[in-house]
Amino acid sequence: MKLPRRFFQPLATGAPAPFRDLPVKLERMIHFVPPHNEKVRARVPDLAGTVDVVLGNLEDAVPADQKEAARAGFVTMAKATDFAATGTGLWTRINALNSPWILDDLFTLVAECGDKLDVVMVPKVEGPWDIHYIDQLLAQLEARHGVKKPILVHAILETAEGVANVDSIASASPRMHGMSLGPADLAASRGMKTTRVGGGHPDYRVIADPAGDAARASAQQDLWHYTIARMVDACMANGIKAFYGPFGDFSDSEACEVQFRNAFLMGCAGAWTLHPSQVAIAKRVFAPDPAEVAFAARIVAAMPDGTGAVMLDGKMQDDATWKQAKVIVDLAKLVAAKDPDLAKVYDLG
Ligand SMILES: CC(=O)SCCNC(=O)CCNC(=O)[C@H](O)C(C)(C)COP(=O)(O)OP(=O)(O)OC[C@H]1O[C@@H](n2cnc3c(N)ncnc32)[C@H](O)[C@@H]1OP(=O)(O)O
Ligand SMILES: CC(=O)C(=O)O
Ligand SMILES: [Mg+2]
Repeated sequence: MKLPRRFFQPLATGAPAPFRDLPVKLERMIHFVPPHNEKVRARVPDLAGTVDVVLGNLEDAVPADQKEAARAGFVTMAKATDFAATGTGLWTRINALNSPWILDDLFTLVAECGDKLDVVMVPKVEGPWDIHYIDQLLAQLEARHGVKKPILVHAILETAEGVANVDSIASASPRMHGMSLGPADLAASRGMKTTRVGGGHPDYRVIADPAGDAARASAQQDLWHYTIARMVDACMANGIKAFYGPFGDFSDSEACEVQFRNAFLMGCAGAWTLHPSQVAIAKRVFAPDPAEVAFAARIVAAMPDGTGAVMLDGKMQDDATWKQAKVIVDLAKLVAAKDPDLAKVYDLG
């Protein structure tokens, strides 16, 4: 283990110092763009103002014979738009560490657009050693290309081994931005019997005891609850952010919304959007409910220094509920700063 005092030292001479605290950003959705697809890429300048993060995907879903086109498309896309001006993050998902493409992904992207790249998403992270490797390599590349601010790292939690090591992945480096659940690869890695990309499964249920001839009550359970809970705890314990990943059935917006909302309530900051139809869902879900914001604002106002006990509408409030309220009010302020319509609804002054 690295000595605490060395944790925040740059890993290469000339590389920027790691952030002490993560930049505070609204990241309700990480919108996936296939950079080898010229038609979709052409939509990115307009898209940039409407999503919180644009991610150019180089990994799965890009055919092997188009990996180079995707990489080149990402560079074109990064140079063509001033993402920072619209408050939009620019991320990429690189190929896996054991693939033949990862070195060229990082060498090309940091050289060509390292100063515009906010976050590198790393797939199939198995343990802290994967993060240490990327951390060192990014530092060397940042130093070589004079990159001014550190490029952050986001891990996908999508292997059984990764879940077993989730805490040490979250604490592996000050470069860690957060983590996303990868339900498709994770299902395969665990030997789960589903072909779905995220969401529930109708056969994963509990049933009530038999009671004579009456039909036994039965309810579907959440396949992802355990993993999301572990991911959120690992992330929040280390001051980084947790995200739900993809919801693959674009035709079922209702189920997508329920999956996103469960993740939001459990502590996730956002989710992936793979199709334009999912952007509005993420915007709806990853902003707090106005009635909840109004109640939270009353709690904060009723306990100006955050201590003591008061009653509001018959409900006891104390230091702990003040902290819950603060989570909601702080998020509402972040949303309001970007969304004038919601700013009016929240009315937080
Ligand atoms: C398990 C995992 O790893 S998940 C992450 C990997 N997967 C991805 O990144 C997939 C990202 N999404 C996509 O590539 C596309 O949405 C596809 C290929 C799945 C489907 O694309 P299409 O068949 O074109 O879908 P559809 O016809 O419904 O698209 C409607 C419009 O939205 C556009 N569109 C589709 N996806 C996107 C997107 N991600 N971003 C912006 N625009 C998009 C289409 O180009 C089309 O535009 P048009 O109306 O001008 O023709
Ligand atoms: C998100 C992802 O990569 C997966 O589900 O496998
Ligand atoms: Mg995957």
